[in-house]
Amino acid sequence: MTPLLELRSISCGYENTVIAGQLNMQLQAGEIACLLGPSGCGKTTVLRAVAGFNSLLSGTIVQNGKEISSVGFTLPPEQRGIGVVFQDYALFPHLNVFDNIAFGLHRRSAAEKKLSVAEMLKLVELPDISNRYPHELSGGQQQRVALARALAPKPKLLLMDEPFSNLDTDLRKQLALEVRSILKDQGIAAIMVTHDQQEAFAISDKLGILARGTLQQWGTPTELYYQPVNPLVAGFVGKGELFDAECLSETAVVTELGTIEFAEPFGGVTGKQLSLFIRPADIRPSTEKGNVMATIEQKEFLGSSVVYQLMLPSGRRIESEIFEPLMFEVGSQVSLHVSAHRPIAFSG
Ligand SMILES: Nc1ncnc2c1ncn2[C@@H]1O[C@H](COP(=O)(O)OP(=O)(O)OP(=O)(O)O)[C@@H](O)[C@H]1O
Repeated sequence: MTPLLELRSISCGYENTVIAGQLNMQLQAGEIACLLGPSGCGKTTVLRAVAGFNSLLSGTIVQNGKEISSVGFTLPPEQRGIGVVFQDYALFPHLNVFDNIAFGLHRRSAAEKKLSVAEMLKLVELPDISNRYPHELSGGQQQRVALARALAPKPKLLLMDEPFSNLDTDLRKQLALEVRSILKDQGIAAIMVTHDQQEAFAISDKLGILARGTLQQWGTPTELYYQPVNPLVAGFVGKGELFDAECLSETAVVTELGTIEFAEPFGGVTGKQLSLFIRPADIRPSTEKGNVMATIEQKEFLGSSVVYQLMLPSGRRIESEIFEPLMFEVGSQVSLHVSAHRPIAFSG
């Protein structure tokens, strides 16, 4: 199937300075993707290149099999049929909600505009506000109107740059899920830039980690979480720490946390050194006998889980998170058990 959007080894940046290089990815029709990465890594720059606001330094961008950007050629944004909800694309303050949403519908008749604006306001669940001005709306309502404005021309692809960044956590989450269901209902593909890993997991079919000047990995959220290609990706999609390990067999390693037996071979070769990425939820403190002891230094009750700060005999501090009301007191000695399904191992 021809992808809706393809980035083929693109590099983008400003005045010949590459900010993000050698990016490759494909987005199918109707798929929702998130770009996640540290501040300043170039997420907005990549999105602007896809929208057609910035030109490419190398590579090509292909939309439905047709080249829309290459070195020396940038199809203008208005000819791409791509919707954008960018931070610097705020609502026009002097236009009311109706005119803001109708803005991108210039070639339509007055009757068509009226119908379309009403449909969009119903979609974003704000049916009665078409005469209001942006300053008369809450932050969440403004975000919804911005979304309605971008969706009104019925794009096949929507680009969103931190669309919920000025909302509080609860509203962000709610709006992110609502946007996902609107996009899925309408069959619209999207790429959203976010800082928030949970938001990215909640909304996306595909996830890309942009860091250190390139796209480190592009895949489903579960692929990135369980099969990260490197420790950088592993650490970006959830907490965890690297431990030096030596393979004892095809299914066992020894680490500072003791011997860990895996249910299935994981590609290890006896005697080989590797790094194992272990997440806090896979480390379980216990009063049962175990091969490594640790001291509980701190505990944090989070409601659905408890996070313990543990000190190992070497003096290294690690975290354990358990999802049951199993309470240990600060200062107590516990044994550690590492759950052994899905090892995340890196060689070298
Ligand atoms: N118009 C510009 N001219 C020159 N450099 C720019 C321009 N816009 C952004 N940059 C630089 O490009 C780099 C990437 O910026 P960009 O906004 O793409 O990052 P980002 O990942 O979206 O960051 P954030 O998460 O903080 O929004 C930064 O170092 C920034 O200073």
